[in-house]
Amino acid sequence: MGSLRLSTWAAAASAQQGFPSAGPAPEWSARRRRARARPRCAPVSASASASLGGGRLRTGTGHEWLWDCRGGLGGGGGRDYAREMETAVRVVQVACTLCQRVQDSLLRPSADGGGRVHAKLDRSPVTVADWGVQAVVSWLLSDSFRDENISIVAEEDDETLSSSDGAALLESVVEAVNDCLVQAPMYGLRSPDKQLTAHDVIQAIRKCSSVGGPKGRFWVLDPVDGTLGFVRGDQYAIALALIEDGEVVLGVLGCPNYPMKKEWLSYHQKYYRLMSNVAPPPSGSWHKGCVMYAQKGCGQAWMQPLVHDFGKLDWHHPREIQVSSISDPVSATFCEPVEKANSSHSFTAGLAHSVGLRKQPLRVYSMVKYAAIARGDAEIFMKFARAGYKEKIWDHAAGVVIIQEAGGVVTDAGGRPLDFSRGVYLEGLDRGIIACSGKLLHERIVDAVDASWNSSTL
Ligand SMILES: Nc1ncnc2c1ncn2[C@@H]1O[C@H](COP(=O)(O)OS(=O)(=O)O)[C@@H](OP(=O)(O)O)[C@H]1O
Ligand SMILES: [Mg+2]
Repeated sequence: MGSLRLSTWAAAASAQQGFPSAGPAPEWSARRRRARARPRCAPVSASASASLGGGRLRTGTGHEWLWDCRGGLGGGGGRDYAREMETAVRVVQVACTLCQRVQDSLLRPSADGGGRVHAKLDRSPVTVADWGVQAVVSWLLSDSFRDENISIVAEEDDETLSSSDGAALLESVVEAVNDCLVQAPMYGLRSPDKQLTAHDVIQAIRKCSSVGGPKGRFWVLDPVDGTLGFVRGDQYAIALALIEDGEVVLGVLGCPNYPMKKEWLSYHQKYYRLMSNVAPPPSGSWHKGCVMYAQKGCGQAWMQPLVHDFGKLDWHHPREIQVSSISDPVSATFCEPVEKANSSHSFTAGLAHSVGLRKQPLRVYSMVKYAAIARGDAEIFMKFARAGYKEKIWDHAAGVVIIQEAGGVVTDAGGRPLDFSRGVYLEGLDRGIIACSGKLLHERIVDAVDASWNSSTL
């Protein structure tokens, strides 16, 4: 089967560039009607928020929290995560700006590329954006939750930066972090009183060294998920989740190159190709990207546009997202990683054939695959890594809760929920990961895996 790749640079134009208006498409209207029938969770207006919860004023740090989910069940336990959710969305929005700048500079041959691309111990790429986002998220979360001793799980590596060879690189990271944090107030967050020093940045990165586990509360961060996509100017995601006692209670996915509407992707791609021949995209000036978020047990998931430059966070008009209603394999689309090394394309092609999937796979970098399922742009996501590879929690936590709350199903290939309670790895994962828009498709894929596993080379 051939592959269809999501946009290289889903670079967008604004409404002035002749985009369709952002008003709800018919399918959105239908979804909104369904959502109104079960109003359990919603961003609320600032004025309404004051009278919620039996007179409970939504005040955090002298701030009215606009996010409200009182109906949370399960791991959410009906707890109020307004403060955490709203902070996490704002933090991810800020982090996206850093990534966009670094990606722009990586793609511009004339720029210094922010120190360009380096190699992690496993030889996968890492850039200023990975360290920069870790420092920014760590600083902003620590500042926003000063009353708690927060823990963050991320692939922390400050060795390269701290080494004698890393001085220039560290300088680029510090500059990127300070340039980014100075904008935090635009997103309703505090910025540091004075610029962070190299030492402060290293300390912030080192804070991301929690190892998770079954008890307590920790944040899980993938600063730049889909690094290959990122360095290639393609899709990537910034993923932040909160885990409590082993359960993912909220997840936020920033997808800077994934536009609010699927149809915009091809338009963006053409537009970008055309424009990039004429002039490189000025940083942050193109309307593109979205942020998705959900709280466990709310039964709803949301999306808002990525804010650029002097735009404003729009808490009052987020869009509810829902998984696709397609259950016929003939019309269903499946997503998988771009790289064969990360997931066996031949095994999934066999599964697709046996289940009756007819469409070309959508090969997309990063957790944008989770975003695509949650939002109904595709129906199935499958990942079957080579034997011995252990999936890490930061590559899945945020995406899983968003798909589940948007109405989808995510399990391992044995049909069991992913276990986020056993440290940085998804220990005990059975063969691979299967995320679907509905139970029917999910059961079919799980059965097909059972039927073909023994004859596979995995
Ligand atoms: N060998 C192997 N097998 C499976 N998975 C691996 C492997 N190596 C790395 N990783 C992890 O996969 C993350 C990237 O997944 P993607 O779905 O984005 O893959 S792809 O780039 O589209 O091929 C990638 O996340 P990032 O490092 O954040 O990009 C890794 O955590
Ligand atoms: Mg990752």
